[in-house]
Amino acid sequence: MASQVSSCLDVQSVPESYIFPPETRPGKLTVPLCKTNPVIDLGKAVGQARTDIIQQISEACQRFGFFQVHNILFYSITSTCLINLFCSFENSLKELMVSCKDFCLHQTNSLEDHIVLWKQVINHGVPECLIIDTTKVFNDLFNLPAEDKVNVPEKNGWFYTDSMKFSSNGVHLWRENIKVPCQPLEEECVQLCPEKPNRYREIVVSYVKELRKLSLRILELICEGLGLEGGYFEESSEVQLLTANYYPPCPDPSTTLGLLRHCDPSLITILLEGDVSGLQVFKDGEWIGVKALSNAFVVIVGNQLEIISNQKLKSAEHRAVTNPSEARTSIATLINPSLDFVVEPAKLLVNDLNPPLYRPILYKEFVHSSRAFGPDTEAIKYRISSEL
Ligand SMILES: O=C(O)CCC(=O)C(=O)O
Ligand SMILES: [Fe+2]
Repeated sequence: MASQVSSCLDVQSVPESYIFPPETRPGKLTVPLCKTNPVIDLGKAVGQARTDIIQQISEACQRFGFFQVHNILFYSITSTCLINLFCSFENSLKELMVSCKDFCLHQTNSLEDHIVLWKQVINHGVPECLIIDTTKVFNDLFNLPAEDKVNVPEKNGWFYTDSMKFSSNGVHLWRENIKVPCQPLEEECVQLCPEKPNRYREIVVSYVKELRKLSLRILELICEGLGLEGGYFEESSEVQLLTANYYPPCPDPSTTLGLLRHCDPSLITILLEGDVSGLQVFKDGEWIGVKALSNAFVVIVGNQLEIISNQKLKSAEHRAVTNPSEARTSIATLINPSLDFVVEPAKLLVNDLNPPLYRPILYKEFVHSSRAFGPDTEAIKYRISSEL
């Protein structure tokens, strides 16, 4: 069952109002893909080896800004300020066996047992089935009839925007979007969940909790990597916002965009790219594609981390392109400061040689002036404000 909004994009040719001018449209359909470098083992980020891992992460973040983790392994990737976290254990069993051969050689249990063990002990912790369920729930939501998705900011804890409402200088984006402020999770947000699909509440709440744990873990590693005291990001990571995008297939991806070039307004963003590629990052003057891997996360350094790190880490410019054959769903978790948090370069990272590159700014001012949360920025601000 296709939604009404999707069916308005179910067309043989791209309507004029969706065609971007030549200077901003993607143009060529194939762009170079990021290439992986070996290997940082996240599983070793404990005990004495932790320092080593943190150093590898920092280095990759500064030089390339981009890592992947494949369940137990971090791979650094050439790109700017993204960290890719891959978690599909079963999907890459062969690769895993090679990577883990030392471990397996010295164990007596079957590989099956090791998988469970590694998953529980050193995996990033988001169960694969939860990733699959969450993607399905958002697909089902986007495929509901339009009347079930009506945006009523005063009433809903979620904010839906169809492709008709999105426009940039008069050109529409090829996507639908839902934004879900996730805190306080147990109160407002849960009460105001969409009623359909049936399992939305249960699944999204679990996903939000898992992503919180994962984000804090990654932030802690980044924090140590920057040389800041443990827990430094606690206050600047209070507000979690989930934003899910649905990009229907498009008859001419060369002229349309799912999402304009932008940097995220967050501290970090953890993006579930899904199985269909479409994310591109601007690096060294060209767009490069980030290949989608099943159950993989891409971690994007947001504007706030760039500020706090005094540009030691740089927020990556990225965009989403469409494709002619498959619908694509991506789910981003933005970890943000609370609205009253003053964002500024960490004192420890500023000295005579490294003067502050940014002036302090209240996060709510940043949000207001950049319209960080899109057309519903004001309503979302209200929903996440501490006055609730
Ligand atoms: O869909 C994508 O791959 C990108 C999504 C994104 O950049 C965002 O939601 O901020
Ligand atoms: Fe983004």
